[in-house]
Amino acid sequence: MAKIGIIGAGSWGCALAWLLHNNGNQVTVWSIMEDEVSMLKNCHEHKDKLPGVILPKEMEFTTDLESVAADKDVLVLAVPSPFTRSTAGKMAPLIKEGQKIVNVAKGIEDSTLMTLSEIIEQEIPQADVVVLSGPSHAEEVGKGIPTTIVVGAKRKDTAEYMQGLFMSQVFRVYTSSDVLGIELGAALKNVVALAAGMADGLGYGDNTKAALITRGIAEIARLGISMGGRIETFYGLTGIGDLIVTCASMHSRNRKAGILIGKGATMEEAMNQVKMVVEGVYSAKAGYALAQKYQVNVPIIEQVNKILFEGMPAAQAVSELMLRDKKVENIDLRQLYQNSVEIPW
Ligand SMILES: NC(=O)C1=CN([C@@H]2O[C@H](COP(=O)(O)OP(=O)(O)OC[C@H]3O[C@@H](n4cnc5c(N)ncnc54)[C@H](O)[C@@H]3O)[C@@H](O)[C@H]2O)C=CC1
Ligand SMILES: O=C(CO)COP(=O)(O)O
Repeated sequence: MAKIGIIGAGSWGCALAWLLHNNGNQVTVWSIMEDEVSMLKNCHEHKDKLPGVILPKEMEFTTDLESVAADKDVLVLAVPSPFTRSTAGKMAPLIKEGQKIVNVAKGIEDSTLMTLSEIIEQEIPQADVVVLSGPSHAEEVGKGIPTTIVVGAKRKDTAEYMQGLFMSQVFRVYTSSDVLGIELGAALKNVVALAAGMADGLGYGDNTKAALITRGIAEIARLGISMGGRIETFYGLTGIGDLIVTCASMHSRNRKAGILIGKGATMEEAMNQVKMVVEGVYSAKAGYALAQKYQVNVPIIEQVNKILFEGMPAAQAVSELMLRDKKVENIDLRQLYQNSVEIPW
């Protein structure tokens, strides 16, 4: 049995708390919000964000960061990406040398273009940081629906320890050493999922969805490989796998926001209606800035930026995508693949 602190009590934090408790661990959940902690203490259920998933009576909930960070074998950082830096900064003085921290959020910081594990390592240099990502909606994980996911770590022993901690009959965990590739896939798939939702909102069909998924992963892989990620990661669970689920699922907040925008809502209206975090809105800017930095062509991400931040109608963005220069399929990806990086473990 491990002692685990979950930092962040939204839908994903609560679903992972449920899973890790069922795996035989002692779990304490922290939230910055007093009312959220009161609700969890009183109801043992997150009524707003994960209704129907009953958390056990012995699970503890707190707003005291010091008590959740102390004496834990593992800390799971589950706050949305805009709060990763501030939360890690508050945690830093409480964290012992070598503390294992698992980041489960998906995003890129737009002001620095850093991934979330890079931010955590910068704020808490004494920590041993890993990432957990893949096609895994909290609503399904919280019901014990079979799910597969990947833990990414620099050290093989840490990856294998986490694999053992999270793995269950209904939650199959793979390991990978490609932390960067995992994090880029996780953040950028949300931008493409916004586009997929917009296509749904515009009333387009399955052909359009398949095109966005396939061309979307080509775009993510092109950028990710240029930055040092590995091609097999982008065509694995944390790349194409998570992109498929987010573009297709009725649970996806990014897809839901996209549908609203496709129907004519502004970005702010869509975010307000969805209520939970819409990470793609934050990662869209960062993804486009990274593409410019690495001189990579990302037409879908570019059009999503125009829709979100320049008020371009979604239908016009689709026309611009359809009428781009004529191309050979994936010729640049093939060239990048030949230069793919070595695998450390
Ligand atoms: N919900 C899902 O199915 C999955 C979510 N994720 C990722 O996990 C991360 C968290 O997402 P969710 O739990 O779904 O979000 P959510 O919208 O359900 O919950 C957000 C939670 O963040 C916390 N919070 C709010 N303001 C804060 C602040 N200023 N500082 C610190 N914490 C604050 C609160 O506990 C709040 O309930 C996101 O990056 C998301 O992409 C990853 C896989 C699955
Ligand atoms: O990352 C997710 C599933 O793997 C959750 O996606 P949404 O944030 O779009 O709901």
